[in-house]
Amino acid sequence: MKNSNQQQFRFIVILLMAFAVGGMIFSVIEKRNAAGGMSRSRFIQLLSDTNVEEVIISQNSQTPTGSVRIQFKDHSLSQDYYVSDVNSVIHYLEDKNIDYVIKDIEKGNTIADILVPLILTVAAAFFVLMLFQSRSSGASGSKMMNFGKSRARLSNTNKFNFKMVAGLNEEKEELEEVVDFLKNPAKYTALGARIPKGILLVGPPGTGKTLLAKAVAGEAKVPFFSISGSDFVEMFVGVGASRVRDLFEDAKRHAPCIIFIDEIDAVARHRGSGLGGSHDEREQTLNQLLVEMDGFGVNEGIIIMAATNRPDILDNAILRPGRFDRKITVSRPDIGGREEILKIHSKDKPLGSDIDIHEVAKGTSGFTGADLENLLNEAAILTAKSGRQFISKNDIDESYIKVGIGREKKSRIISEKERKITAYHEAGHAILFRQLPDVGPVHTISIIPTGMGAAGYTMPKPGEDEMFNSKNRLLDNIVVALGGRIAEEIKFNDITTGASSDIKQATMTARAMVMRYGMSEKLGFINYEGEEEILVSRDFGHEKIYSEKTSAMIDEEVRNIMETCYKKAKDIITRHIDVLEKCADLLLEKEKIGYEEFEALFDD
Ligand SMILES: Nc1ncnc2c1ncn2[C@@H]1O[C@H](COP(=O)(O)OP(=O)(O)OP(=O)(O)O)[C@@H](O)[C@H]1O
Ligand SMILES: [Zn+2]
Repeated sequence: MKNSNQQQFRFIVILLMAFAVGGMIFSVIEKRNAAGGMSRSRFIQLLSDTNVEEVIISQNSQTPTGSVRIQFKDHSLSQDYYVSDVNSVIHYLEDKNIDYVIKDIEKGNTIADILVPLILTVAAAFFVLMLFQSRSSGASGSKMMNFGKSRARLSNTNKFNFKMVAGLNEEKEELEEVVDFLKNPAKYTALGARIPKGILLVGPPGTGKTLLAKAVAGEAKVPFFSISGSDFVEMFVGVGASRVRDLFEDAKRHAPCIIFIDEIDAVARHRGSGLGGSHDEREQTLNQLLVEMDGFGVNEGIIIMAATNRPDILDNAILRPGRFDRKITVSRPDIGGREEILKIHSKDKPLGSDIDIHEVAKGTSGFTGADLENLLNEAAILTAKSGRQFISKNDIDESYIKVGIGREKKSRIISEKERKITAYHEAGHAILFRQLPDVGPVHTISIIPTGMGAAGYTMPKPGEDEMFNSKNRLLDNIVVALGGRIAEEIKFNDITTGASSDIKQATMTARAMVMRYGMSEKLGFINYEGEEEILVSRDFGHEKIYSEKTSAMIDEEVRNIMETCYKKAKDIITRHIDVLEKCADLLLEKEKIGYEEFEALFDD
């Protein structure tokens, strides 16, 4: 074991050396190329491309020279362009309000170009060996060497503001308070008010989380440090932790400021779940993040915003008070939100008179802000290609297919028919939630696809946290779960597969009532589950702890519960058929409705 490890590490060391030498040769050649002719006009032409997202400048420490790289919105990068005067480029960018980042200082193409990687390689080789040795002797490698310089970028967010963020009104309102605090921390400290240190933005990709964070920085006019969680996670133990330390040191020097950590789930998964990166490394990085967050005072003027689309895998430790104790959910836009987003992103794009933004919004259910931006951009490209001056409806339709296919992998496009079925399905659940005392009332009903496979959802208002479920509440839950299917049945005289998870949920509840909670009179207060989970014992033929006869009785009791609940659900929905119709219509129009709008449907 030890020997094979040693061989492995030797192999890595040799590999590293080979890479370094190759890299050196490559970088020298590339610099030669880059330094080659680049006329000013060509450069300016590149920069005025509407797809430029950001310009990355590497500045030379000794001379005014440097290199410039352009990042486009589709995440592609230009080659490096050599510039003789970095400052004039910066002036130009500021003038044009183009976002830029100044990267680590880069030395000229000198002997250092060859020496630095060489020294680094030797250092890295040394590190690997030390790491291996410290591991085999049981110590942690973290203090061995710190080449973990923070990779955070300090970007210019001056031009960002809340007006650029369409919809998301509640989210913006919540963040106003943070902006005010960053502008004027003294006002809050004087009153002893506690402002959150960490804000977690949760939502699917492309819904505007990064945009929101930048807007907060832009509104407050404070520096914005951004880094992605995956930048922290490296192969070598200790690097991530040291990057975190470095980032916070930097931030403290610039306070008040914002640190934005995208994809925080890459560092902050539950500890112990072995996905991606080495365990030790990720845990150390996470621990360091927690230490830093605990370490600075509440009102030091640093606000950490983090984004994730996987809140389910986050380690609970990061959600404790004093850490990310404020959560803001950023969801896919509803029809009104999409219309606003389309308006913002079509401002600099001449639309033909045959385009009705409202209609486009209507036809793009489930699209995120990023999808919509992409849609308009593709349409503009089509228009430009064919030499026309206005974007036509045809261009939009054509790019809809293109963008749609790209999206399809994530969440499929839904037809008008499916939308309609979903509207009735959710309305069915909603009516039952409201009419049953132990579950409702309704908080939100939505027919915006969630991207996780659900075509819509109905959410009740959160009740008090109760330790126990009562029998009635469990029954009501089953009734509610069946409402979707029943509404489809009543309305369309046909049923879909869309209710499968509802049915599963209802069956599991009924089964648990009988087998776990002793809620069936026939079977009595007996636990029939045994050690194994129910499904395991049934599906994989583990030994059952009850007889065939009991098994049949259990099935019969479960069926009885389901049948009673089904009748009750159907009866309630049939009595409110008018509400079902109105609710489905309203959902088709607005896609998402809240408590008051829903209650109003019962008024007359
Ligand atoms: N509400 C919105 N208003 C205006 N534009 C939006 C909105 N949401 C998204 N966009 C557009 O989509 C682009 C991508 O959004 P952003 O990067 O903020 O999403 P995100 O939620 O951070 O996604 P990811 O998780 O992939 O980082 C933005 O630059 C913006 O142009
Ligand atoms: Zn359902």
